[in-house]
Amino acid sequence: MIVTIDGVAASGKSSVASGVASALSIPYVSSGLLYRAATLLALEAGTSLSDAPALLSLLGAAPLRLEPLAGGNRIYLDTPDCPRELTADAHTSAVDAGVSALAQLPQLREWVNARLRALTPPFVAEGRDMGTAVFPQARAKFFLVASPRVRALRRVKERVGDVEAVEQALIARDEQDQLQSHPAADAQIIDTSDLDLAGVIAAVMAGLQERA
Ligand SMILES: Nc1ncnc2c1ncn2[C@@H]1O[C@H](COP(=O)(O)OP(=O)(O)OP(=O)(O)O)[C@@H](O)[C@H]1O
Ligand SMILES: Nc1ccn([C@@H]2O[C@H](COP(=O)(O)O)[C@@H](O)[C@H]2O)c(=O)n1
Repeated sequence: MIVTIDGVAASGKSSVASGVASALSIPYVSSGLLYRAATLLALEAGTSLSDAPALLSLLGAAPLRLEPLAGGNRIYLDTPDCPRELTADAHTSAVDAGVSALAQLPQLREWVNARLRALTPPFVAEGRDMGTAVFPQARAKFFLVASPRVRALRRVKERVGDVEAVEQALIARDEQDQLQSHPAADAQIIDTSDLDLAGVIAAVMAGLQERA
């Protein structure tokens, strides 16, 4: 079984996917973390975020390992002499600012999608295009939306920042991501603006029951 939870930036995908995965006692997979890790490594190496061959060469030499833990995905660079966890460094404003450029490259999308499709179900997969491009066969599909202001207010609770600036950055990232951020025709769209986290998880669980 595969459940997909897609949505716009900071709509609650990871938190909801984690809660749903825990309720189902299955892992969840954060596709965004793979894009973020690739972006982080590129930024650190000084590799252009629009140079697909250079990026694939960099990633080909990087022993990345994604741990799809229900409590929160973590990603590691298993360099023999210097293993390193990348999760926290992948969630910075610098990576936020660059990731969409890398994610626009078809070769990088295929690099991510191949890793996702190699996973063995059951799992919850969260991102932008899990229910459309990556797992169209998924048993249940959800797409989260929320107003930019609500998303910005949530984001500044976890990462210090100016709400106005964060809101504008989220709107900009939505714009850059729009090509891959459309709900599948059979996805249930959930506006999380006026729901707390438990309420969104309950709505997804109810949606799963309806599809049982
Ligand atoms: N319905 C909700 N009510 C209140 N807070 C929420 C809700 N959903 C998520 N949050 C909180 O908002 C913040 C962003 O959520 P989360 O990281 O899950 O979003 P995301 O869509 O995965 O973000 P990104 O696209 O940047 O990866 C987190 O602190 C999370 O706990
Ligand atoms: N399926 C996906 C997932 C992510 N992206 C790109 O990665 C960025 C970070 O994703 P988060 O879910 O961690 O915010 C996102 O802004 C997209 O640029 C994607 O293209 N497809």
